[in-house]
Amino acid sequence: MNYRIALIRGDGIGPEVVGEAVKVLERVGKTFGHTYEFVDVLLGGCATDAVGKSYPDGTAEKCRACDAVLLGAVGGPRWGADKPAEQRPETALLAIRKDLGLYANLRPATLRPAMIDACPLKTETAQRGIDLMMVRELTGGIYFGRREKYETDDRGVECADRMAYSEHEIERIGRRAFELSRLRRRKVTSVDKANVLETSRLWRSVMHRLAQEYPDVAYEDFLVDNCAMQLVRDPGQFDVLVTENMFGDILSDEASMVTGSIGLLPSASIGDRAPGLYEPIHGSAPDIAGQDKANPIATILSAAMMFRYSFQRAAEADAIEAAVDAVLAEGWRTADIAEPGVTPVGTRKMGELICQKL
Ligand SMILES: NC(=O)c1ccc[n+]([C@@H]2O[C@H](COP(=O)([O-])OP(=O)(O)OC[C@H]3O[C@@H](n4cnc5c(N)ncnc54)[C@H](O)[C@@H]3O)[C@@H](O)[C@H]2O)c1
Ligand SMILES: CC(C)[C@H](C(=O)O)[C@@H](O)C(=O)O
Ligand SMILES: [Mg+2]
Repeated sequence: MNYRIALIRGDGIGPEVVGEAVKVLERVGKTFGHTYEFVDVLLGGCATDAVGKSYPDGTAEKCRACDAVLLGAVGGPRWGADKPAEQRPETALLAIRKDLGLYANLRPATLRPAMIDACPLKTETAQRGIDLMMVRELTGGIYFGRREKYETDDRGVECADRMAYSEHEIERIGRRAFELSRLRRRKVTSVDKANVLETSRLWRSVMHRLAQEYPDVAYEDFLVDNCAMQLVRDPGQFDVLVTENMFGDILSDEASMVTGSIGLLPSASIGDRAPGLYEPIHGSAPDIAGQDKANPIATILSAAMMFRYSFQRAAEADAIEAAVDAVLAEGWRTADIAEPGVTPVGTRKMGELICQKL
């Protein structure tokens, strides 16, 4: 096949990790007989620098003309909160997700066999294994609600961020979670704050209705604070976790660390039509950018998810995942996952090692 892939390299370590994922894609192409047309798309702080806007006109159209999008990361201190919204990289990330209709963000947190020692949890908890899929709602909630900033008579400046969810938005992400669980261990945990938030009470009632339609799937509700605790106490209990946008953002970073490092976790953002967008869950890591220190595995595994979810090519996805596991099993580590006494390899070397296994 020939695949047209939009590359949003972005800021900070984004270009470094995307570079390694592209090498892996090329290698998989040779092995499995695929070719690619890569289309570079400017988005994020680099776009602000180049054209004055983090989300240049025509960005969504360029992506829609491709089969899938691979994104590194955007953001950095140079384009911080003091900048106008249209220059902030994060504004662009939210806009591309919304414009492409990518309401379902799949964030698998898997403790890879070679990484059991890197798990910061108790040995017996790590040995039980961690293999969960966070299904995060991505185009609604507080991320997209009205923002207000105003002066009050008695309390000075006040700000408000509105959080809203419709039944429709909840139902479509809920269905994704239940359907996905049928390909896994048939258990869905819905995470909310129904003891406080109206949006969560609606969330819970829609999930309960859906649960009736999937009697073969075990269903439970967790409050988000309890879930955060359970992810550290016993993450092995979870199969599919489904939650709203901001809870999913926070819980997925937590889940990444219990599996070893944020540098390991990929994600797929999908909607009802192509293209899907694939990106590591980490950010642009300004503290290590440009130093060949970033772990490229999260982005490489995101390319594997691209094969699985956008191209329906499980063999290629399995091959990439197996190559990552083989390199880790040989003891190769980037700095974020190196135990004391282990000399880490750089971003490029890790990419090369993974290519050699393909
Ligand atoms: N999807 C995205 O583009 C995305 C996601 C998260 C944060 N961000 C942005 O990134 C910028 C930095 O955010 P932050 O520092 O809070 O989060 P971050 O994820 O960039 O970094 C957090 C910590 O994890 C480390 N880290 C992250 N990725 C790594 C990797 N691949 N290998 C090794 N170490 C890694 C960093 O060095 C840092 O110490 C902000 O502007 C933020 O808005 C973007
Ligand atoms: C950069 C930011 C807008 C983004 C989010 O909160 O969705 C990031 O943290 C993520 O997890 O993809
Ligand atoms: Mg995040």
